[in-house]
Amino acid sequence: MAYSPPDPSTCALDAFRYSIAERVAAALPPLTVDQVYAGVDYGKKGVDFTIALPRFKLGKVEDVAAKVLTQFQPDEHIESITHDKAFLHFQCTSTTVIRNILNQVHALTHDAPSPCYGSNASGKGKKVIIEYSSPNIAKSFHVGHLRSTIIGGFLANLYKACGWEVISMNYLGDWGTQFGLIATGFEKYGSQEELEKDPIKHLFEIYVKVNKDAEADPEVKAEAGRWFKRMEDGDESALKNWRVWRELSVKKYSEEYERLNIGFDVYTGESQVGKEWQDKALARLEEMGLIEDVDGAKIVNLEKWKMGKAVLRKRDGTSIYLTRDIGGAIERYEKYKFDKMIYVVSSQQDLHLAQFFKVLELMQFPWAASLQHVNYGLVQGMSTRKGTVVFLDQIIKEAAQVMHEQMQKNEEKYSAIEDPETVAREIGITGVKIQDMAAKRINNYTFNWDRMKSFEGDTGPYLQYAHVRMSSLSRKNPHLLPLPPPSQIDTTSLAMSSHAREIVFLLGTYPDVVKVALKTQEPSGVVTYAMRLSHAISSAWEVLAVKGEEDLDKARARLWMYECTRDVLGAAMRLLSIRPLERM
Ligand SMILES: NC(=[NH2+])NCCC[C@H](N)C(=O)O
Repeated sequence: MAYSPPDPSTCALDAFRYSIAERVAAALPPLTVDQVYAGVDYGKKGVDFTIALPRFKLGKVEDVAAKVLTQFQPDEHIESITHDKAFLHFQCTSTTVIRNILNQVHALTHDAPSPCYGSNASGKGKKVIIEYSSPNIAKSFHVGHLRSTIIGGFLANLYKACGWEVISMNYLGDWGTQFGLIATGFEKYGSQEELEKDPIKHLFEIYVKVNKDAEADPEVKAEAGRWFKRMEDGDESALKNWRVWRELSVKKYSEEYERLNIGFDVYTGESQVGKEWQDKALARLEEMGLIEDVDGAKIVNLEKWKMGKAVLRKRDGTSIYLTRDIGGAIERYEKYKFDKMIYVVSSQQDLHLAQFFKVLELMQFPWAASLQHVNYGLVQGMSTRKGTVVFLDQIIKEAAQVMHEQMQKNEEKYSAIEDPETVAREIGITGVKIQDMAAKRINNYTFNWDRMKSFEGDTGPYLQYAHVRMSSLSRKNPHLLPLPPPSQIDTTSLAMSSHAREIVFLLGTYPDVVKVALKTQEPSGVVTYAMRLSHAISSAWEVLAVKGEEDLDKARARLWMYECTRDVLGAAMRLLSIRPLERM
């Protein structure tokens, strides 16, 4: 784990780690508490914490271990130490673990201005721009865009949870020769009515048709080129329709993002990038002798850095994707003065991102070093029963339908659900997201509807089910309510149960799960954590029953633990942009 200074006010387990560090440092001069603290890791298989002694380079591990062991006295933080080869293993004192962690989860969830258990302030005062989703208007919204949306939505939540000021940005593909093509096609195939009904679909249809025309007839292509040139020159008559398309598309997209529980602070796009910085970039690179002129087209030579050659400006003077990214980054810096900017884009564009980061570096912008490409692999096999997926709303609808059919198989449960359509859609979306975030970003994966809809295994429905189950406890046990304040809940019975201890210790590790995710920028660790927690609950459910427990003190303590667990599971799900359900 990355070293971060102890902060027991946001992570109760830090106090235990610190206590280990203090006693080990006291036994092993000249080690300092900080040096030891950085070496206290989580243990494996039922061990709370472990230290690998060789890291301190103090000589024979047996002798070193013996020094620590002879001085050991159990206290409220540490119950026991064992020595195993190069390792020292530590067990925390159960009663204190249970008390401190549950108190903290409770306080930071219910007594804070807004629930913040798991959050930290490491990014305080810093600003990050996170660009994600960024579909192309009039082209298909493919699964790659969905991945960018899901991973980007997660990163935005994650940075906020770590105290950063986040500006989330959608950089639409709303500019380029294809808009000349669509404008040409719109005169022939366009319908105002269809456009208003479903702008994304209609523009795509036109695009497909006019593309065919252009393949057959070079004049169509030439006409499109001339049209786009007029757009670039700011000719209002050429821009009028385009403005409407853009606006309608953004509106439709925002509705769909809302359904996904993912949002943006800023909708920008390739069309919004000013010419000025694109020109300056070109001039600067020419000065540096990096530009070649090929028949009037400007090409930057990055072969020295094994990044090939790339066109920066076409023969007719119009800009392209790469130039706009260069100009766009400069403008964003001018406007926001970010400390960091992240682009969530498929690994298929690794070269493109590397090229434009390189150009900015060559232009000697000091902030070029703070740009980061968060990439991800391909998704295979995401088609609906009607065929290949072209639009985002098809994915959402299919996920909802698949889930709805699955739920209908259990008639009794189904009939008890108040609003099955909404529930099905939420679980369906959860299923899609979990499948997407379960493995390392860079891996390709094959999407599988059967797995997505299953309530068994590490799936979205399984997570939602775990959350619902815990949420239903208080509804089903009104005789235990209201729960007394934490200080009056007797947790002795929990401290004696290995199930309870495992669950509560897991709750205690959540703040570290968040920190590690920030370091790796990977959602998979959070998914794994949510699954582990859900599994721990499943195994405890019968042993630590609430309903039917006659000892009311015990029953209350258990209920409190499940509520805290529900809160933490809910926090992890929200971090993943999932809306946790209360009923299903
Ligand atoms: N700044 C960027 N280049 N972001 C990625 C944009 C993705 C692009 N619109 C595409 O669909 O391929």
